[in-house]
Amino acid sequence: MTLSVSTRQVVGPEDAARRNTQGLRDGFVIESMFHPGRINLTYSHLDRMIVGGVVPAGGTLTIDRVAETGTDQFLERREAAILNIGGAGTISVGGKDYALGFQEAIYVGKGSGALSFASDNEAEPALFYVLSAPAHRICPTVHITRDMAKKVHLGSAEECNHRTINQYVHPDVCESCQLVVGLTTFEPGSVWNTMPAHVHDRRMEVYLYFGMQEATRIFHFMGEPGETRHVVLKNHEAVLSPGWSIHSGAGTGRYAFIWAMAGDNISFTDMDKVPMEALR
Ligand SMILES: O=C(O)C(=O)C[C@H](O)C(=O)CO
Ligand SMILES: [Zn+2]
Repeated sequence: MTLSVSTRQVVGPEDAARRNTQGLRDGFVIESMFHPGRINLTYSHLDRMIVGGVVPAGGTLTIDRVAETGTDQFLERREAAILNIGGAGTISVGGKDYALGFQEAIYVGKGSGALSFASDNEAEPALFYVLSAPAHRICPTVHITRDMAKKVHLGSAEECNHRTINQYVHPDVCESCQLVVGLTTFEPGSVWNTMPAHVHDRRMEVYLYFGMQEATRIFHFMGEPGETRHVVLKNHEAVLSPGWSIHSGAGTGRYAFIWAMAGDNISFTDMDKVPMEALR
């Protein structure tokens, strides 16, 4: 079998506050999703977001049926966004090919059929990061280049958080039902993401950290604002964020991250800012 799926049940704030490091990692961190020749998916019960890695090597990989969704086809009642953070590759959606370079993405509408993944050069394989949420209508499939992403510049060098939020799946770029997805990059020397922090009880979020050196670590902060905890993450690790949790991190070196949300609305700006005084 080239496809494996693990399931993450929902963890509430009181439970999270009592967990030790391993308990927090078991509930929220997705450690190892990119393996050559494999499709590794995690089915999170947070808004039923599916998160995973596909690394085509030794031939094409296909996602057609995923038993956990209880449907004949994976995308029968779901939409997906897929970003490539590796070498060049191709995704075939319902028989149509889309060539995806580094940091290019595709939004795939509900009911689009099987997804097939290939690397142009298996010595430098594509690393496809897959996100999928339930969808109630069909939106057109769109190839999204980095230029097409809507740019939001935030922070400053003085606050060590000077960064650009590239909004790939966003109402100003392409239609979607639940998914809102983007990629945040940093100016040299800036290490803090999403600080000042926020929460959005209407939507869950998941971060995938990438573009890091082997020894670089992210200190990722989570938890209710008054009960923060941290997990230490390395390259290609993801962390789930329930609506009640902040999601903010500082890196010991260069990094970028992909954030993705699903839930009750697709308004990026619908967030509740957390005053610094509220953080404990
Ligand atoms: O650096 C940031 O700030 C982010 O990228 C924040 C995410 O986009 C986010 O949390 C959206 O709700
Ligand atoms: Zn957020």
